[in-house]
Amino acid sequence: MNFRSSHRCCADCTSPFCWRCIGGIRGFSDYPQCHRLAEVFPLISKELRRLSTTDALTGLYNRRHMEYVLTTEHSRSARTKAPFAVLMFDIDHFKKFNDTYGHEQGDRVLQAVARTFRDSLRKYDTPCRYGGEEFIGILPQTNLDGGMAVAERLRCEVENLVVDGLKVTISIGVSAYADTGTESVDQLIHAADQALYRSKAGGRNCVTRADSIA
Ligand SMILES: Nc1nc2c(ncn2[C@@H]2O[C@H](COP(=O)(O)OP(=O)(O)OP(=O)(O)O)[C@@H](O)[C@H]2O)c(=O)[nH]1
Repeated sequence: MNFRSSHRCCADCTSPFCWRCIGGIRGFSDYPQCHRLAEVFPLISKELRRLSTTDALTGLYNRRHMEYVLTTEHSRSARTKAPFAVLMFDIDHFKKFNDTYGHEQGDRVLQAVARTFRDSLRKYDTPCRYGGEEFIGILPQTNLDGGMAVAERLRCEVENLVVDGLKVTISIGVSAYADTGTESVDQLIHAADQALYRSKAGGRNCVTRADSIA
């Protein structure tokens, strides 16, 4: 364990794991020179966890974390029989924001919608970016009616959103464990996706519940 044992960054340093030895890491450059790695390690560990679970553009949870939470909630609900809801939404005609105003404007729209999404959920819900302009919310202890209420509130909030003078709307599909045909995680996602598709086909800027689809 004698890591660069000859190194001493200052007279007080006795640690073989001196912070100065490892040369610094971006974002931690202000950290005092003579702190032991053990003190910095929790900060690095926390930052690595944040980076591996969040989407860089929106700050929402990423798809990997979404899959972890879905599996966890599914196991919990299978055991306790408590419901949980999944809402999936997609920004309407998003391509036009990119094509008409540029990709950076498209990114700003994504960020604004993501902020509204995160702020509209409870602390123990999980807002995720599923990919592109598709998002998923995982709502523990929530049945289909509860999920519909959250989705409708979110739809209204986004409808009232103005991003750099531009109006935005979203289409949403909602499913819940364990309504008929939604016993597995894949079925839950598929049901929410089908409901979202129905919202698109029905004219957009609306919410569809999975159990309304024949
Ligand atoms: N700016 C930006 N655009 C993205 C990102 N990810 C995906 N897109 C764009 O999102 C657009 C998705 O467009 P479509 O799938 O055709 O759907 P839409 O225009 O939203 O139309 P509907 O969903 O049918 O209402 C494509 O132009 C992608 O290039 C991103 O991170 N940033």
